[in-house]
Amino acid sequence: MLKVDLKYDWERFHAHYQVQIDQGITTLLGASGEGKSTLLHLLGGFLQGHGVLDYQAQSLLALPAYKRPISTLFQSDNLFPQLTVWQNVAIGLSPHLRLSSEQCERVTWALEQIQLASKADVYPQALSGGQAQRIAIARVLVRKKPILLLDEPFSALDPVLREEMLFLVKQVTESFSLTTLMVSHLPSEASLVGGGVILIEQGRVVAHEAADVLASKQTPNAFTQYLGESKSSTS
Ligand SMILES: Nc1ncnc2c1ncn2[C@@H]1O[C@H](COP(=O)(O)OP(=O)(O)OP(=O)(O)O)[C@@H](O)[C@H]1O
Repeated sequence: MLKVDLKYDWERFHAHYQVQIDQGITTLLGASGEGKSTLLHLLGGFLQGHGVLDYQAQSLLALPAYKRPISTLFQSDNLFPQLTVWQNVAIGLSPHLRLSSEQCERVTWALEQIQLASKADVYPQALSGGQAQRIAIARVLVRKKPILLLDEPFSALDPVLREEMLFLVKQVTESFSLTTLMVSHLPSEASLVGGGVILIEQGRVVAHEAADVLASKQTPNAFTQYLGESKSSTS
């Protein structure tokens, strides 16, 4: 379990995130500027918050980003064009590409997990957009960190590919028992992957429910107003 009780101040933005997140996938929803990305940056160690950040009862707060049990996939996680697919994954383990034989096996294993082992020697220019995103996921997998943070990583993909990637994230989360937190501005993505859903407003967690609450038409819930607004802003 990931236990968060973190305060963070930035000019007029005063965040205080309080939430406990179980293993599995959880989508962070909220309007623009409400503080979804800030929460991921605090968890990942890219911003420094104050308070409590425990994973399996161990504090992560004093750890620098690279020592946290966390991998992050941002939208701009591009592949290096001068490196092969295999090297692009290997760089997740060693920036100088000096790998032990056990690490080499792990790179091949990660490529197999995303079903692109056959592309190991290919350069990124020869990949489709979806394949390139799969490689970015292999780079995350190879590091074997139990927490995965995704900040709208698929928003540039077309809807079909995006759905494919969401299923891959869901599958990877289940197969490797990850705690995955995914920022999205589309409630439909939360419904698609299932798991939990969190609503962020003004730097606070104002609701934390099972994702199927989004589809519930009868009972008004904490998400009702947000869903109404997000529907009118996309129509
Ligand atoms: N280090 C920082 N630098 C600049 N602005 C910051 C920083 N930390 C927080 N903010 C401010 O915090 C608020 C929340 O931003 P954040 O990016 O977390 O929102 P968001 O919900 O992810 O928005 P979006 O959906 O548009 O990405 C914004 O007002 C932002 O300007």
